[in-house]
Amino acid sequence: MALDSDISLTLEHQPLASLVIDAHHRDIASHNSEAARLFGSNLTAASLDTALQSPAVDMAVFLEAVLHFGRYTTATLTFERVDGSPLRLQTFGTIVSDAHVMLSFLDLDAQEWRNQIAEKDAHHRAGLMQWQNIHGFFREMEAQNHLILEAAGEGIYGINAEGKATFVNRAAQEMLGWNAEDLIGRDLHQIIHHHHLNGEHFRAQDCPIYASFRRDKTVRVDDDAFWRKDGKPIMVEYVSTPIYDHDVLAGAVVIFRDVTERKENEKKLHRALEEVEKLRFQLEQENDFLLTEIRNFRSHAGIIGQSASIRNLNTQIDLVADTQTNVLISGASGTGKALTVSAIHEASNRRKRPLVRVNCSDIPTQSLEAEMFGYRRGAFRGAVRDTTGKLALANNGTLHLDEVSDLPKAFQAKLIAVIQDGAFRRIGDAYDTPVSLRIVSTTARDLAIEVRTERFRQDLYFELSVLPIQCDALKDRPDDIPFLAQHFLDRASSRLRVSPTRLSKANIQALLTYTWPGNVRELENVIERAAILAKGGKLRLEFQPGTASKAKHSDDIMSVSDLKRLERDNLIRCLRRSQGRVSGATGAARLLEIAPTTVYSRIKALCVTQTDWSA
Ligand SMILES: Nc1ncnc2c1ncn2[C@@H]1O[C@H](COP(=O)(O)OP(=O)(O)OP(=O)(O)O)[C@@H](O)[C@H]1O
Repeated sequence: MALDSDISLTLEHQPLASLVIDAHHRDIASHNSEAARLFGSNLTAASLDTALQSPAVDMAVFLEAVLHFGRYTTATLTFERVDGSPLRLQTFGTIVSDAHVMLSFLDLDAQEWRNQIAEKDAHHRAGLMQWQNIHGFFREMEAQNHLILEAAGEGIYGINAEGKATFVNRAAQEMLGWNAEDLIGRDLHQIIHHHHLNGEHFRAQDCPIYASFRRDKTVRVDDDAFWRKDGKPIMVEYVSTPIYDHDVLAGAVVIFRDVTERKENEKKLHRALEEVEKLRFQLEQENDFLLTEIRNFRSHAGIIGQSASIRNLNTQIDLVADTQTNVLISGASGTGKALTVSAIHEASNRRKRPLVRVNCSDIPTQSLEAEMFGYRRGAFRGAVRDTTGKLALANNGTLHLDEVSDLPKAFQAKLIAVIQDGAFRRIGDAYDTPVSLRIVSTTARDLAIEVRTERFRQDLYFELSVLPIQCDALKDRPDDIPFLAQHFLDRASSRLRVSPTRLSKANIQALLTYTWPGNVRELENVIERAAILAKGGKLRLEFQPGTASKAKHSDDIMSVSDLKRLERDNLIRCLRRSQGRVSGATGAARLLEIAPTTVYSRIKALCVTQTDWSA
């Protein structure tokens, strides 16, 4: 049967060796040139069986399968070329018409060879690409290394085996003030490393950078100097590393850092630490000294002054505070007796209990007992309720008998009994109440004289004056005046809410030339008055007239009018103290130790009126 021309055309365009056979007789109806090339002859009019090596039945089975499925493939059929060489083929069969089947052959050996070539080719191309990548990588790395060298904060330079500069990075140029062109090819030691900082010549043979070549090891130096182009040194720390080119020493790379500022700061810090150490030592010494001073001189609360007298007072307070014994404090008015009593109480182990003050010259004799012992309701006329006396209030605390010399003699006897029995009886009670008293008495009078003149019981005197303390007159301790005055001024400024003022030299001089008959109290008043009048401005000190400097020294002469003024001032103070009373235990006559009639005549003679003493 003639072959359709379309089939012939399709056959020719087949990329594989192909031929069309009569499906029943297996005669080759047509073939393409590839098939002729594969089998090695013009196959037209030949039978496929000539090339077929497999049993004919295998081919028959294959063709049956093609006819049955329309297309089929196998690699089991074996063929050979015309020249007898074997062919390993994959055979594809397709029905192309009712009677014809097209067979196409894939040369498996040729295919394998092609695959190998392709694989080699791919390998080759991949290798080539890799090589190109590596090449690019190294080029890039070199460029990057260059950039890194340039961008590095450290100065980096290279020298060859003769010590000549081979490269100098930007940081090194900036630190040294030289351009790379100035340095490349030149002996760097002679340019930047020629002298030590102390001016000594730096011999190249001693240079650690060259030594790093010789000893073939990295050398680190952290305290050296490089010299700038402008002749100034910079402090550097550096590392010199020998480098090799194919096992041959090529030179060294030096990486350095400008540490001038750091070294300067280190020096400053060192100096500061030395200074601190010196100060610390000094402070320790001062501290030791102050501690010794404090141990020797511990000032009690509120007691100002640094005179020997005040130091002694503080020591005495220390000594007596924790004892249970009675204390007698003597001193002129305003010398700080009451303050001393408070200090003793505060420093004693009775401080948590009350400090009860009884002004012995203030309480009328008839009510003294009731005041001191207390009374039961109905104990006497007017005793409308139970009343606790001062002794009970002061139990376990401190009883301050102020102006103790004014204590009526009758009561003195009762007080002796209380002290000796450690108990008292409240008026109206049928029993005694135990009491633990610590009596601190104060007196402006000389109690010994009072005893001699029998105004004061000797046994009570002994009981009360177990530990005597003397508060000295302010004029006898002038060292304290500036401290006290400044203290009162500060206190007044703070009360008046004005900014604190410092006493001028003139103020202090004026204070020191005054005799202070009223002692610290007077100083306190003078300063407070001045502070009020100054209202934060200039301080004007006003003393009691007639008492300034003139009377300071005992051999100074006073005029009669001065004396009169003094006498008048004294009388006014006295009346002020006695609140105008002339006679009686608390009267001015008693204070002046003259008869009340004499007081009256002095008041008249010196023209003293109530306005004077009540002002
Ligand atoms: N060393 C001192 N430091 C600070 N203030 C003092 C000192 N001495 C006395 N004063 C102050 O002076 C004033 C008078 O002191 P204080 O009342 O203690 O004296 P006094 O001797 O008891 O007087 P008087 O006998 O008249 O009662 C008080 O305000 C007191 O605080």
